[in-house]
Amino acid sequence: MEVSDVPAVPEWLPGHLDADGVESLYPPQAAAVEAGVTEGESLVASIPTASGKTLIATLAMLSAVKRGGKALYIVPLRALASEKKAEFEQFEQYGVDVGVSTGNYDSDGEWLAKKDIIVATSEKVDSLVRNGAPWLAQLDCVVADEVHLVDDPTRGPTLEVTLAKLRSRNPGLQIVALSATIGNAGELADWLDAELVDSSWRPIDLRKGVHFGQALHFDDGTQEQLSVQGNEKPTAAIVRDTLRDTVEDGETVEEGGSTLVFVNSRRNAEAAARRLANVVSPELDGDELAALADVADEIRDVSDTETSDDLADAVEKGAAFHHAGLSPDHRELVEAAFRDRLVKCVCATPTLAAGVNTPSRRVVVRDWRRYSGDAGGMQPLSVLEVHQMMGRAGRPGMDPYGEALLLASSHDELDELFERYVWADPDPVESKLAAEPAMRTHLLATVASGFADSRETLLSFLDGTLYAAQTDEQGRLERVVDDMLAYLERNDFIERSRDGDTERLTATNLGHTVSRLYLDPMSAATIIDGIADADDPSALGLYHLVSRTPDMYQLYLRSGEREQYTQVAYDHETELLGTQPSEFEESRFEDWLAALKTAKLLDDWASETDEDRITDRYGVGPGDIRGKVDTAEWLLGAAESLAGERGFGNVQAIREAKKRVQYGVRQELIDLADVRNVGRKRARRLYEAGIESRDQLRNADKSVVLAALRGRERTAETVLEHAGHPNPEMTDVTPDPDAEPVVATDTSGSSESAEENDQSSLGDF
Ligand SMILES: Nc1ncnc2c1ncn2[C@@H]1O[C@H](COP(=O)(O)OP(=O)(O)OP(=O)(O)O)[C@@H](O)[C@H]1O
Repeated sequence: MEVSDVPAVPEWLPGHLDADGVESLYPPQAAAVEAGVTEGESLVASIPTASGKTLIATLAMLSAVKRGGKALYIVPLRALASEKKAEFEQFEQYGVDVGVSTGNYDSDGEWLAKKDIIVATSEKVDSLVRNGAPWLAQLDCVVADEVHLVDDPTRGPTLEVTLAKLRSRNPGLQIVALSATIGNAGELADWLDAELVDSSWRPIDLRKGVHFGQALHFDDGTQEQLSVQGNEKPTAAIVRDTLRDTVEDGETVEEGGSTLVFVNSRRNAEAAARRLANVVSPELDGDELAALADVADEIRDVSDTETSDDLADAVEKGAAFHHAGLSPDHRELVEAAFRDRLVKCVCATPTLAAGVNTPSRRVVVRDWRRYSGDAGGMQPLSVLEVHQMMGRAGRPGMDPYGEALLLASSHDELDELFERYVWADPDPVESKLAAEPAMRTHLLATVASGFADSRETLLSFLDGTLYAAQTDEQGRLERVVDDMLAYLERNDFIERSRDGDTERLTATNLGHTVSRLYLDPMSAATIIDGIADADDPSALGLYHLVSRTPDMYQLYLRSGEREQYTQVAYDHETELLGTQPSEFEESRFEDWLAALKTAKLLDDWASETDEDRITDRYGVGPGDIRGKVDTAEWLLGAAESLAGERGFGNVQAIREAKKRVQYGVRQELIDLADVRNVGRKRARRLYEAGIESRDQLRNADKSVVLAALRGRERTAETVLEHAGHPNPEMTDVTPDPDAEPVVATDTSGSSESAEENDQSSLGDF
């Protein structure tokens, strides 16, 4: 189908797409148009990675905008929100206004009411629903990207409930759900009353196979010898082979073929990148090495940590690692250098497979098992995950086809990998809504935001979820709902009253606050229990308390650390809040100590300890510190609201602990660091120059400020202006690119499930 034949889209769109190299639609895109996606029909598109799902969404959203409507694009990762916004901003020249919603969970994002297309994570949309954002009622089209993630135990229920709420509020709403190839796309389409496009078409062929011995065994029955023979490890041999020019059907494949290697832990990603850098570097020419040296310099500039240096060292030689412990700037630099074909090999944890656009000539899935504490030991990855990784192979327009390989070390394993992954049908996705943490959170939110006011209306709301569509066992849902309602009532989040024959459910003030703050009710109960009798809590005590909640992803204790943190617990016994589990309750005590380790990390950060010392001490990456800090800031802000709500006298102490973690400063610097554009390092310099508070800054001599800020004229003016200085001689207040970042409180970008293993493919959501 030609782009100009697509009905109901803006007149300017065919010309725009044509100029962008899109003349005709890919077959699944054409099928989506035929199914009515540009005419308001709901659609589930279950198609492989990189086969043009975004254009399907774009066609739907722009046709809604043409009809005078408003569209919402729900992304699974915060990093993707900015990527998608940047992508849709190309339409602003035609008057389409695009906004991205991140930031605080307790606002209704009023300014978004004016936007035509809004991009947000599912957590953010859920919080907007809870905060009663009025503009949600004006939505015409909602796109759910990576909808197969409803299957994810931690985040899936939020996406599922959010879609159900948006649909229940706005019955005519068009839902466009984009999914990887899954086993039960029809079931999703039934749930959403949507048309279905279920296709395995790809713009570039994908050969899947297994490496064994010196040969690649492919799914079409063929075998290929690697050009490099010898004693090299399989991954090294494949990377070297990919780098060499090859001739396919008489046509030379573009030089510098790239390889994406998926491994199961951060440490493995770093170690593999180090080793493979030595394979790649001899193949590079002078220009490439010079360009890579520039990228390495940029990486070193991002932060002063060992991770930053290690990454730069690998990048200098043409390889890189990529995992959720990297800071967003590191990740962007690696992804860009890989797309520009400067970096030839990236060793990644599965986070990179989740939607980031990094095609590569070959993909190697080196590890197909991953450590899982819960399930006990090494567990195989799901078919969906492995297929998502494999789908990254093949750069359209550059390679004749992509190749994706697993590695076998024996004949038996060769057969097993073919059975388990290469030939395997995609998995079906299953709702995880019946899990307790999800239920208690979403039930409270559903009652608090007025979607249901009785047990019956709650059950009937839940009837619109995928869980209800998938389960035959109505009794189980009712049981979980009853248990959770009892929990919510016991903790004073909801109350029951009689209205004639009907029992009414209402959220208490506390329940409303908890729902608006976007807290798991259990986190709120833990926090209230901890702060209720704490007249003057210490920062460490508060960091430990919030680290114990289910909303904080804790660090794990490593061997030997149990003794170490038991000692820390004794040393700080009087500061720790709430009830301490007995040392004989093995796993509860271990969790409690792990929370103490997390609290110590936060306390170090809030005592101005250098980032690289923290990464060293706790075995984490700079991205983890940022993640923990963001989450702690959010939870302490919530604790502050809860203390206010309950009339406790410790609001000020909580606020100070929050500010200290927010800026990473000692008590005495809070006031200064709080001035916009100051932050951690500058506050320290100002303090050392004798300016100790915002007041003093307001009246300070500009020359002293300038000297403390190392002569940075523009920064000084901005800082003075924000401190309320009567005469800052403002000339330009554009934010200083050198400024330390202000921590945002949208934690959807911050959660990290494991220290050593990126346990879910989400990593950074
Ligand atoms: N009809 C088309 N003609 C030419 N190029 C296209 C067409 N549709 C999409 N593309 C290009 O194909 C590439 C992959 O598309 P896109 O990123 O939309 O895939 P996707 O299915 O969303 O991938 P993912 O699985 O990563 O979400 C993009 O560079 C896009 O510009």
